Amino acid sequence: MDNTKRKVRVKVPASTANLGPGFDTLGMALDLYAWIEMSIVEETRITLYGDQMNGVPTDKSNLVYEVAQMVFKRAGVSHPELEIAMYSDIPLTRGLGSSASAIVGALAAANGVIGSPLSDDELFQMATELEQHPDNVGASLFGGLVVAFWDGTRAEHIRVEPNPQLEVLVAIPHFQLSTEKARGVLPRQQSLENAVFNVGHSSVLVAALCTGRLDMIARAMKDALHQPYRAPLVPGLAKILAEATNHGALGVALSGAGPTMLALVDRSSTRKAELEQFMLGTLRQEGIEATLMWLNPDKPGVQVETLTAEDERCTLLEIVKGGVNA
Ligand SMILES: Nc1ncnc2c1ncn2[C@@H]1O[C@H](COP(=O)(O)OP(=O)(O)O)[C@@H](O)[C@H]1O
Ligand SMILES: N[C@@H](CCOP(=O)(O)O)C(=O)O
Repeated sequence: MDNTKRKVRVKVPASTANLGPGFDTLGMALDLYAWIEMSIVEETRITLYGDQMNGVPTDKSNLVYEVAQMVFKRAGVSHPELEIAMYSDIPLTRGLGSSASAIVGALAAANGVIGSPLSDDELFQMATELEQHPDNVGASLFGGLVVAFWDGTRAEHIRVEPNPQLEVLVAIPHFQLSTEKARGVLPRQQSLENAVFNVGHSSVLVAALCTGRLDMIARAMKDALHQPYRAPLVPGLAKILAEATNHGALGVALSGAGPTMLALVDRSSTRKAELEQFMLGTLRQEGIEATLMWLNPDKPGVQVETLTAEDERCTLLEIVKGGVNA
């Protein structure tokens, strides 16, 4: 098909990175989504829908437009003018991987528009380079639980099917914390003791998640490399990390760079209301309002649908109007 006749719609999941000890190496996709539609046109037009897009530029400085151009360059084609429409339920700058979802969504959409010349691995390498860590982008791209590393040149990953008993409670504070700021407070040097602590905990966490040892999650989700340094940026975090497992959580962590906090919960738990009250109550004591959301791990990762440029069967706007589960 001629590239100029193709239109793609991409559905890309949010993600939670680190899961405590897996700093820059563990990511899990969540069933909270952003959608991007893209096609090649005569003159660029970027339309954003929904409250989560406030402040995102609509000119060629838009991240999705810029990333699309990188895909075209890599594929050796030139398509400077794009029609892009975007809608997202993923809150910006809260530790739920909005930037990774935008990068992965843009890579997948642009690749789809030109007939998918780049492999998933090439997209993963590009996404990691752009995000500078593979955890969120790996999860948004491949879905499920992604265990990954990046040596600055190549990223490697293994995708693990999420345990069906796992449900996720996120507490999203009503303030933003950029990943850049939350990385800026981390010490450049760490002790061997902290490194050994995290290697051990992260390894046992992955083994527990792979083998269904949900009883081990609480102890394995401890971290010494980033959460202690980020706690002063998120009032209530220290208490939530210390006590959420006494209120029904299987394990608890800062989601990504924060400020969102995440509890893993057994789907059959009878203590969900207690956990909700504990998390909200702890944040309120610190003067922080937050939104709670119950989420599930997303399994497929980014999904690309190819339409024809004239296809009006179902526009992004209709998806938006029809609710978020389209
Ligand atoms: N859909 C989008 N389109 C363009 N830019 C986006 C989009 N989503 C996120 N971003 C960019 O990513 C930034 C947030 O990234 P970051 O600080 O890493 O937080 P997060 O934890 O949400 O990924 C936003 O301020 C914005 O610049
Ligand atoms: N490993 C990164 C993850 C950042 O995730 P985000 O969702 O906050 O962008 C880190 O901890 O800095």
